[in-house]
Amino acid sequence: MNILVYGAGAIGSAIGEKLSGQHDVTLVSRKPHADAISSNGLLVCSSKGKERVFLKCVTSIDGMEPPDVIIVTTKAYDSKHAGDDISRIIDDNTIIASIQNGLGNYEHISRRFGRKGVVGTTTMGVTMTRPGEIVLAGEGVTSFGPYDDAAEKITDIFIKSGFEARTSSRIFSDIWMKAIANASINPITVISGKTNGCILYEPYMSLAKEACYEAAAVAEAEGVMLDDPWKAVRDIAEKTSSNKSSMLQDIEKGRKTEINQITGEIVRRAGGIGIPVPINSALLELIRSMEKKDKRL
Ligand SMILES: NC(=O)C1=CN([C@@H]2O[C@H](COP(=O)(O)OP(=O)(O)OC[C@H]3O[C@@H](n4cnc5c(N)ncnc54)[C@H](OP(=O)(O)O)[C@@H]3O)[C@@H](O)[C@H]2O)C=CC1
Ligand SMILES: CC(C)(CO)C(=O)C(=O)O
Repeated sequence: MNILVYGAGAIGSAIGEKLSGQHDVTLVSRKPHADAISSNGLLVCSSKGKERVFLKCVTSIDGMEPPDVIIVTTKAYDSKHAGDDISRIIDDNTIIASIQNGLGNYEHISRRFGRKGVVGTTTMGVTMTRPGEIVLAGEGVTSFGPYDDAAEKITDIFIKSGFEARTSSRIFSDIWMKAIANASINPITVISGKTNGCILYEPYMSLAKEACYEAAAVAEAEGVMLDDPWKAVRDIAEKTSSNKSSMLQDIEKGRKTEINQITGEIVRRAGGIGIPVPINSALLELIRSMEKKDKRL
């Protein structure tokens, strides 16, 4: 199968590398990463050791034939551009799947392409340490939905390539739950400068809990069922307690964060339905002002 991974940084390179064992995979990346992979292959570092894998990696999709599958792994703030760009090369048979954090990717990527659109979420943990090099921290589970032929096909491709993957009948709950976890953990790690485990203790726990319950109220008002959101957030913080959140890593590197697609979307949706979210509104403004202070952004 011909598979294109669009926006291959950390997660996209890891996914593309694993799929390349069974499929004809092309990564679409920025030039430094594409040059490094084209010259020396992708160096994959994990607890199993280091492996160099040779993959096709390009910087543009101009002139490409329609692939069988496109997996979008850009940051959520690039989803709209990604959707516009890939729409130039797809045909009726191309399946398009987004594997990103945040809310709104479904609208930009999956719903936009109708029955060929699939939305996904993953608990994998990957860091790009330099162009051409990634570190796998955890294998994780990847879920796809809504439950239909396209989602089942993508799930099957992932399982046969060695991923732990499933088609979820509750994909919107899964995506919301990840967004709630990100909204409850990530901004607090940025403000405190601490790893994810900080939200398990005061003075951060009460703040994280409030952020969680506010966000969950918005999800529930949208008709999304959640089991025990604070328990889910706590479990994620426990499992990743020594990790630096992606938002803290972004701020430390002077990169734009996904705050607008996580907390910003929660606050925007809350406003639309009249749900008060003072803690999330404050966290949103604090992170935005920290981003602005960094002149590189
Ligand atoms: N890394 C992880 O462990 C996990 C990540 N996620 C989610 O997955 C998504 C991707 O994360 P991650 O891989 O870490 O992010 P990265 O920033 O490492 O990867 C995205 C890459 O896409 C590139 N890109 C964006 N637009 C284009 C384009 N038009 N052409 C070519 N390249 C492009 C970016 O370049 P540039 O930066 O120059 O714009 C960047 O290198 C996010 O939503 C994240 O929250 C979810 C679970 C775990
Ligand atoms: C789950 C968590 C918090 C793990 O670090 C994450 O998704 C992130 O850092 O963005």
